[in-house]
Amino acid sequence: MSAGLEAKQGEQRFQEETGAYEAGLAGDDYSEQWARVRGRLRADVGEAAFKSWLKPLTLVSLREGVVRMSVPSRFMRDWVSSNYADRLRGLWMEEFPQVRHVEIVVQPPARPQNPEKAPRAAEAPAAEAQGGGEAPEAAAGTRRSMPSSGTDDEAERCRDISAPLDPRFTFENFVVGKPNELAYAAAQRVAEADGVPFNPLFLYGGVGLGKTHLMHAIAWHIRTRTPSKRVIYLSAEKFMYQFVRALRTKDTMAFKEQFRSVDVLMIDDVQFIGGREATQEEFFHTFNTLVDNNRQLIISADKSPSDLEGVEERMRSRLGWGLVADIHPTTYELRLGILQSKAEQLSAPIPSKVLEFLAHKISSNVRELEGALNRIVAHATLVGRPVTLETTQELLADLLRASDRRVTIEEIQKRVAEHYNVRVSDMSSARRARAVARPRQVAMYLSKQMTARSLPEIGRKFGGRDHTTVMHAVRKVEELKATDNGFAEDVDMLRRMLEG
Ligand SMILES: Nc1ncnc2c1ncn2[C@@H]1O[C@H](COP(=O)(O)OP(=O)(O)OP(=O)(O)O)[C@@H](O)[C@H]1O
Repeated sequence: MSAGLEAKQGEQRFQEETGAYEAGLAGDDYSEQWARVRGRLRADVGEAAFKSWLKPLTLVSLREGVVRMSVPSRFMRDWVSSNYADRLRGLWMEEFPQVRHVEIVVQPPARPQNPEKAPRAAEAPAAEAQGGGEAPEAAAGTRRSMPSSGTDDEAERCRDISAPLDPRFTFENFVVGKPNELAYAAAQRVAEADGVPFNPLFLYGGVGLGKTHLMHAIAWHIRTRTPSKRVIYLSAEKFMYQFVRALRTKDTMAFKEQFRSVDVLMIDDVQFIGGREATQEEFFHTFNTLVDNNRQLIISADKSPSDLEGVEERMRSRLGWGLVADIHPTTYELRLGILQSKAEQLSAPIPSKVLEFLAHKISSNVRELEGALNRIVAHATLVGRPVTLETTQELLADLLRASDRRVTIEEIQKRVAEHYNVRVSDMSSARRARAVARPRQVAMYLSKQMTARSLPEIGRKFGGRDHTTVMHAVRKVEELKATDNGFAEDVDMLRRMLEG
């Protein structure tokens, strides 16, 4: 059947459905048309934006000139509605001229994406259908509801204690991709919940991957939605500083009070309290009091709770009680998505070749990626010439050289451990379980390939192992690479990430 004929028949069905007739799910009926709309949309907006925002769109129904589509979260609904609704309407009108309006509604995915780790986190906050109002908060399971906060004065006081929030660090400005989707969903869940969905929410990941951004986004969201909530956001260093100051001025009671009466306490970069016993002790008490009173805690660190160095065991274990969500190193697609979004925010017309080049070359972290983009945009604005690949290469020569630098064995161990979700300490431990032995072999292999270290030197860095063990690891990884494509891709990807 020709596409034109199909469209005609579809149109007929559509016409029949207009009027009082209520169509049911139309996804099946109009799947051909929907596929065409999707295809054109994809070509229009580019692969990265499509993946970030439009891929999750599902066709719900077509009736009375209204095309209803769903997305898995409110945030996406807002974004898609404000950025793509017109385009969507235009495309649907090409299929059915009667379409007058496109409506985006929220429908959480049927299955959580990571049921083991986050029973509910991967789901969108609350189901919400047009006209149906808010779905009950039942999705979060049993939770005591937290009394919504104190007075506006108290909330104001918390704002004063809190470190300033960066206005750019909102959910709207956060680009979601595979490496950060769990952390993002969890952050949104916490921000939108009336109760305490998991306590604490522990976000961790390498430098410059968006932990602070997500924490600020939560704080912004809560402050906007419920201004009377007492929210404090502080870096662990600031927390420590305030504590030490309170000790000096003998005003520890006031210190305790101000933290223990908050609704939401966020402590960023908690690895900095490692080794500071008195601060840890205080933090531990604050933590327990807040958890006992069902107040939300959100913690970030560069390592998982169990890998935090210099932190007492009881504290590490408590930090892991709630939901631990990691942010993985960026993928090429995510980097490209972030660059596109930032370039859009800067209203800077950057050729896609340049963005692709940057996404390919600068893989260390998002901060560096942003820095590079800002540099070329600033230059282009100053000299009044459009950005080209050549000028980009010239301008960023130092950065690109730096990312070509040789990596260290420690970096390899850290990156590999992160990738396979094992502890860095397991790189040198005696554990022989496959789950840690294989990543260790990969790290040894990469150390051999990417550094000038000898086999015995590498062995020493992996818990004093013999050079024959390293040799065996190198052979084993080569063997596996030759027989297992997935494994080979993994190792090559790790290598590319380490090369920057
Ligand atoms: N997914 C993302 N979308 C948009 N911007 C991002 C994303 N991830 C990171 N960024 C940006 O990258 C920069 C660094 O992020 P951020 O400061 O949140 O990193 P971090 O993980 O807290 O790093 P650190 O370990 O140094 O504290 C910020 O400007 C942030 O806006």
